[in-house]
Amino acid sequence: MTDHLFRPQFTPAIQRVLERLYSETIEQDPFRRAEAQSAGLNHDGEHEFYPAMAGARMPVTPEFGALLYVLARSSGARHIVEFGTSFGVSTLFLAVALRDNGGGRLVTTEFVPQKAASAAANLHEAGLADLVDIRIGDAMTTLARDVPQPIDLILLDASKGLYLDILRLLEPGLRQRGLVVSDRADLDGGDGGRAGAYLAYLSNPANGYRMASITTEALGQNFAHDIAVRV
Ligand SMILES: C[S@@+](CC[C@H](N)C(=O)[O-])C[C@H]1O[C@@H](n2cnc3c(N)ncnc32)[C@H](O)[C@@H]1O
Repeated sequence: MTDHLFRPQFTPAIQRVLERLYSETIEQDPFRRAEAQSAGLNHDGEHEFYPAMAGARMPVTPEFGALLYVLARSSGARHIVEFGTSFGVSTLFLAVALRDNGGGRLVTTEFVPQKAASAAANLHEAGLADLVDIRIGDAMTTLARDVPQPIDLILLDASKGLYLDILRLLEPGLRQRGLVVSDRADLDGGDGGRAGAYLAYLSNPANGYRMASITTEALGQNFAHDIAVRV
């Protein structure tokens, strides 16, 4: 079912978990989105959107996931921090990169406990659980302590309105030539334009980053991604 979306490049166990999660996304997310929309919640920029989508997979696109793997491999990442675990698809792509880099630590965070538990089970099934520390709670609290340093790669894939705050929280530990990667920062609908402020911050050379913006496509939708390197 997901052959057209995802080119196999990992071990059979990892491949199996990714394929299952993408298949479940195709089957289940449209219903979750319809439920959220009927409650007046339309996209990730809106307050209360994520609680309404508590059962939804919401993974990174397969192409962006593969890119995350390549970015983490090519930067030799050993320490990764992720905002937004959900069921753990991006976490899987990043954890396998750590494994292939010779080991490391990935701290990720999720405020829906059932999602965090599912992500933990998925990582266990893929044989990657030993590399990942899943913290349950709001990212501004869970990522405020004991993150592995120096940070090689930060992935922001959750509430758009917090992207700049989370970046500023983690920035002191981010190494030179470390990467800041984010998903869908273009969606800043109900959050007062804070994701816009995040993009403006990264694109101002005075703040010490150089950025590339790309789009991937899945299931007929476009997804924006921004990738910045600290210089
Ligand atoms: C788009 S999904 C993440 C998808 C995941 N990266 C993947 O590829 O499977 C965003 C997740 O972040 C969680 N989240 C949103 N805001 C959060 C916050 N402030 N603290 C912790 N988790 C949050 C949501 O519950 C949701 O599961």
